Amino acid sequence: MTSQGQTGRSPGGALLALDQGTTNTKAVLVDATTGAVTAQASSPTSIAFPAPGWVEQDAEQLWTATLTAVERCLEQAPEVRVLGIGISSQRETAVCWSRSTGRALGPALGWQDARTAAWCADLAEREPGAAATIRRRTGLSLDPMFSAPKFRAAIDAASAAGAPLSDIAVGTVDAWLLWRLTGRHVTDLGNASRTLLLDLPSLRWHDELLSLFGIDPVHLPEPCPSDASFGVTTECLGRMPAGVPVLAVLADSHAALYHHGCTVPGTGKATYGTGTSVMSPTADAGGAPHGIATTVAWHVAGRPTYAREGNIVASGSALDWMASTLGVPEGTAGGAYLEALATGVPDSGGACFVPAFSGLGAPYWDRSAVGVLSGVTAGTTRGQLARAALEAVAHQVADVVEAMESDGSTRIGTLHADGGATASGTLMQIQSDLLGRPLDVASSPAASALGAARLAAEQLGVAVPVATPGRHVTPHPCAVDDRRRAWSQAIARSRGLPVSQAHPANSEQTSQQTSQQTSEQITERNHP
Ligand SMILES: O=P(O)(O)OC[C@H](O)CO
Repeated sequence: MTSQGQTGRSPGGALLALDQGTTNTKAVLVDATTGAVTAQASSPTSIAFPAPGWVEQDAEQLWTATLTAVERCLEQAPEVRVLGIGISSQRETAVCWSRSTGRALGPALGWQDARTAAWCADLAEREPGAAATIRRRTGLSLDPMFSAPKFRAAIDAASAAGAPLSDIAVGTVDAWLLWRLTGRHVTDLGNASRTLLLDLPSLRWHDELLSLFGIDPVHLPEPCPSDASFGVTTECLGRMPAGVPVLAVLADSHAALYHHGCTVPGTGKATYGTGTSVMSPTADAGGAPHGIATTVAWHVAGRPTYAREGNIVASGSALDWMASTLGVPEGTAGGAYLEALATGVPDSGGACFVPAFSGLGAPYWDRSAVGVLSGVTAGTTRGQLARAALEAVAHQVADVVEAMESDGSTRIGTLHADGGATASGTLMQIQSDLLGRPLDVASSPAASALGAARLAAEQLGVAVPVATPGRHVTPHPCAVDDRRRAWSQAIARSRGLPVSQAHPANSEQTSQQTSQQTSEQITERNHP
């Protein structure tokens, strides 16, 4: 949404967009007549790593941070009338709560949480066809990142702690917020498609999937279109009276796609956050190339839009790691420090950094991969290492885009970019060079919230123009083959493979080879 204004009916008042993310909740107020952002605020959320591979958030805090962000936002516009709410939220994270008390039962299991890796491995072992069935029905891989194994673990834990089964509700973060806002146990189809339980063609929880994960559907929310009537707020929330309708719900990455106006095949975006999500709408619900997921982007005006997606596990976190390892001076932001170092050198001097902190996500899906810093010599400088970190992010995105387009059925013309790391002009230029295509970089850091606001506005008859990009980046003519080759070799080292098997196209073969190894490598085996 931009300051350009809207077309169509002008209802007056404002839309409140919420973006509940991993590190904070944002609240953005958008004028329903002009389409302009009139106020915004955020409130941080904490994250805990209580054991290796475990990532937890306090579900109650996800809610209170949302209330705080709303209050901070509305106090900037005390007279405003909120006409409706749009929600975008972090995906896959599993929340478990009591229907009778409305309180969380245990911590939220974060999307990065991999505690169920062994459980997933065991499922693949016990049911040899399970991974293929899951991939065929859901478009996803059997991986602990997704919600179903976390739901299973949360229900077991709540039940073991004494909660009656009939009282236990689970859902992704959108469902949790909707429960607290409206008292309804519902979820949007985009979020539902990240659980491993939604059958993509029928858009319903599927018995075969429920039975694989041992989940009784009685615990689950009802999947709804993204523009459904999600209910109205049941209580006064600070300055906001009760009775405000929730008009739109989208998963965060999907909301950013909507904000960019990427609604048809051939368009696409990358959201550079802790990890990076590359998404592009696709004409059908199946057939994505190896290592790439198919997901419901949204269900609007009575029909679903599907998208291909590749999730990169470490991008912003890789930049943070490199910045703190190089020693960020006090008072300087890590990103700005890396940028200043990297702009001082023309290239990485042969250094390659593969940030496989907890394995590699798309398109490799190899949880056994390890972090690698290669090509380092006695002459390697801080600037070159900073550059290698930025290149690592751009190479991973290029790997995903290449995999997404590998069957020849789609080609993204201009890649839209949003998220914190887009502040790096060096990264954006490297990205454009490696892909050999232009980038449109979002002007707002709140692309997901604005996507939810846009869909909510449309429910009021307000057609909001697509966001105007802040920057257009065009590729420099340069030789990228050597850089891509060096990166592929570093990936092979990270995966413990001969460098000849470095390219993602070889993943199928390598997954079979590595599948005979340790149980930690089971997630690789699970990606058909
Ligand atoms: O909270 P974010 O912005 O890091 O997004 C998390 C993603 O939705 C996980 O799939």
